[in-house]
Amino acid sequence: MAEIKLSNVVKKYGDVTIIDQLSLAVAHGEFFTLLGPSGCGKTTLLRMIAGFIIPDAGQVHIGEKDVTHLAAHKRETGMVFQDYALFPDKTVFDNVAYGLRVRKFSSQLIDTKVDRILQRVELAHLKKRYPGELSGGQRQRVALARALVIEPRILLMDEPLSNLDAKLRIQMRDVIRELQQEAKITTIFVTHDQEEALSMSDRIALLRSGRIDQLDTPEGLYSRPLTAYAADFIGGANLIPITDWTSRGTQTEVAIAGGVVLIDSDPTITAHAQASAKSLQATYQLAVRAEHIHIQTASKTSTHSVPAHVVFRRYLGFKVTYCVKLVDGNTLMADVAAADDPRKQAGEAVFLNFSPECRLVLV
Ligand SMILES: Nc1ncnc2c1ncn2[C@@H]1O[C@H](COP(=O)(O)OP(=O)(O)OP(=O)(O)O)[C@@H](O)[C@H]1O
Repeated sequence: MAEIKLSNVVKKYGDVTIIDQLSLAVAHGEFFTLLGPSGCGKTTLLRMIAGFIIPDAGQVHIGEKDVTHLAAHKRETGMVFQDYALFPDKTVFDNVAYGLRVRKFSSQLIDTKVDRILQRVELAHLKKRYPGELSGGQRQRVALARALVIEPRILLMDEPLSNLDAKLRIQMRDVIRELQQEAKITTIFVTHDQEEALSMSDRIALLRSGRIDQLDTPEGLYSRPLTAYAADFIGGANLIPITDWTSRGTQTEVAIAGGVVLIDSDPTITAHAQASAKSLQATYQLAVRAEHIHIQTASKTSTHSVPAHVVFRRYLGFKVTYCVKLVDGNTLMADVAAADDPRKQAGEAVFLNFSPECRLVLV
C-alpha cells in the first residue's frame, strides 16, 4: 500500500496547465525527490500533498485516506521551507516546541521531546538563542527539528538546502538522510539540483512542464535515461544526431556523422522503435556522457572509431576535458583521466571510441 498517492492530479492557473494529469505513488519510508528546472511544477505538487493547494481534478491519498479536500493541519505532514520560516521573536527551543504546544502536549513531554531532537541535530547548546543569532546551517537544522519533533507521518521539504553554502549543503544532505532513515519517515524532497537528488533519494521523479519525464532510482536515471531531456538534465550528456540504427540482439549499431558506434541494446527502446511510426532519425538521438568517450590518436584500435578534431583541451587536475568536433560540425565534450591524456592540442586529428553504455534516447 502506497503511503502517498497522487491520481491524475491537475492544476491550472487561468488557461495555463501547471500540473497535467499526474500520477505517482510513494512507499512508506521512501525518500522520494521531485526534481526539475525552475517552473516545472515541483512546489505546486508538494503543496498539493501538504494541503496548501487543492487540485482542480484528481485525488491525493495519504495511506488509505482521500485527503484531496482535507485541511493542511489535519494531514499529519511536517514541512521544511527554503527560507526556514522560523519565528524571529522565539528562541530555538520555542520555535521547535511550537507544534507540540499547538497540539497541547504537557510541558514535561515538550521538554523531553524538544531536548531530544535538539541533541539529535546538535543544537542543544544553542536552545536559548534567537534565529537572528544563528548561522544559515543552524537555522536550517532548527527548521528540520521543528518539522520532525511532531513525528509527522510525512516530511515535505521544499529546496531546504538552497540557501546554504556549498560545503554546508553537502553536510546537511547527510544529516537529513540520516534522520530520515532513523525515523523511517516517508519524505518528499523538492530540488532543482541533480547531485542533491542523486545522492539522497531512493527514487526520483524528473519533472518536465508539469508531467513526469522519468521516474526511476538515481542509478536508473543516470545510467538509463529514456529521453534526451533526462540525459541532458542529469549529468549533461552530449546529444548526437543519428542517421540510422540497427539492433543486433544484445548490441545495436548506431550510425552518426563519420562512423558507426556499437552500443548495448535496450529492450525498452527497441520495443518503442518497433511500435513507433515516426522516422528513427527524427525520434532518437545518441546520448553520450563525457566519461564514455575515449580519445585515441589512431583509428586502428577499433572498427567503431569515429574521426574528430580537437577544438580545445582543458586541464582540470584529476581529469582533462576535451571539446572535439565531428565531421558534421557537431561538438562533444569528453573527459579523460589525467593519466590517459593523449595531450592533443586544438586543430589536431583524433579518433573517438564510444563505450557501450551510450544510449539511444527519445528526442
Ligand atoms: N499562484 C499562481 N498563479 C499563477 N501561476 C502560478 C502560481 N503559482 C505558481 N505558478 C506558476 O506555476 C508554474 C510552476 O510553479 P512551481 O512553483 O510549482 O515551480 P517549481 O518547479 O517549484 O519552480 P522553482 O524551482 O522555481 O521553485 C510556474 O510557471 C509558476 O509561475
